Amino acid sequence: MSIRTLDDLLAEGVSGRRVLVRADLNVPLDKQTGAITDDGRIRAVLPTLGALVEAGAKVVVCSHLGRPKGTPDQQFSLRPVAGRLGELLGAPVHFATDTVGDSARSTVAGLADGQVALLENLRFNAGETSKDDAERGAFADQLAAFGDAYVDDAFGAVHRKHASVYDVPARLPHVAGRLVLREVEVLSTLTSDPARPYVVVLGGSKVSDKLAVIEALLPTVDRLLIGGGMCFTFLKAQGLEVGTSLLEKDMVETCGNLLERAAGKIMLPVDVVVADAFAPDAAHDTVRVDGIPSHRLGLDIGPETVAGFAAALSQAKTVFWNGPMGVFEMPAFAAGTRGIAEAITKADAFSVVGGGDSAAAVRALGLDETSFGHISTGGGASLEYLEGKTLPGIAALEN
Ligand SMILES: Nc1ncnc2c1ncn2[C@@H]1O[C@H](COP(=O)(O)OP(=O)(O)O)[C@@H](O)[C@H]1O
Ligand SMILES: O=C(OP(=O)(O)O)[C@H](O)COP(=O)(O)O
Repeated sequence: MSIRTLDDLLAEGVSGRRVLVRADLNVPLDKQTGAITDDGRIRAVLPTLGALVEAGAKVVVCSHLGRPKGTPDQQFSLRPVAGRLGELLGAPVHFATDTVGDSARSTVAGLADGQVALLENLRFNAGETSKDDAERGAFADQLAAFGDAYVDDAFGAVHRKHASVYDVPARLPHVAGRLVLREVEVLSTLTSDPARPYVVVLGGSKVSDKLAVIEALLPTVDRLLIGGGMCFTFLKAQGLEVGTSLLEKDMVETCGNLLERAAGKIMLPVDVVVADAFAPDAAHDTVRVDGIPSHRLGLDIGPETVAGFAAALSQAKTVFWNGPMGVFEMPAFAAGTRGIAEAITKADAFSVVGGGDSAAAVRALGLDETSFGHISTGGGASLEYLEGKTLPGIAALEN
């Protein structure tokens, strides 16, 4: 693999050059206030941005936030991120109120050496995520016009074949940023020869994305512990009633097949916390998984499940964890995630936590980040990397 790096670009000299940086600034926002609840992903790109600023580049940062549908939707605006990024860099960040329109053009044109601009959410434009090569390419042309060189530091998005990740590097001299390099370096140790037992813990809410990777991971792992919103499709496949819990109906059969083939490796919850509604103050109880009432939904794994998962984790020598075990943002449903996180830190294992929300959970629960081997900024991206898939963003850097 031959990927040019930020250091190669810096060695060429970037003073006065416009450098387009694809970052993953998809940070969690408070649903009520819109405030950033965890700035880990912003901090993670500071080494790359700081080096470019120091070298006198005109730095043009672009990112997605959330999943808007190809048109502007202010709840997904990157404006608050520009403010926080400016605070962390110690210099104002010039915010463009569109991505490739008049505001972006004038903001980029007005940058002085060593200044930073942030473009509005890439996904306000249908071209960013389009499956049509020409539509994506046309958007990539507009983005590429803002840079003389391109840096990919969006590890959390390298698994997406999106214009800013896949098509822009084909149009500009391109390098990998510091974050992308570090993530690949650590994750490659898990694919080469992980110390065993190798235990993978999966949860979270992006069920359909993650179910697809389980199949590929199964042959390489010794144990797969499944909680979070993910577990209900498996419980359903076992013929259990899951009430109004998160359920991927189309995948029930697939989950059933996975359970048949890998019953010995997969551990599912034995008890869950069910609530009347998806709300912090909803009435809730712990029930056995064969006793989920039809009108209630599971929002966390129960204490007996935590104990069982913790026992499996105590044996592990390598752990990869992606996806919270419950809706940890609400204190009533945070115990499962906390219990599993603590069990991972207690294990005598090399542990990697992957995913924006999983990393945010570690910080929100006040756990010591340094007691994990590595906290990755990408959930889906790290899973697909571990799966051995060619990641579009990495492939684009190799070309
Ligand atoms: N049982 C559940 N039902 C609904 N949502 C859940 C459940 N368990 C966890 N979640 C939610 O999953 C989200 C994180 O999912 P995901 O994006 O897949 O993780 P990551 O970003 O770490 O890859 C969190 O916001 C959490 O509230
Ligand atoms: O949050 C992200 O991924 P993750 O939840 O798998 O860590 C990335 O920003 C990618 O976002 P996407 O899954 O909407 O493409």
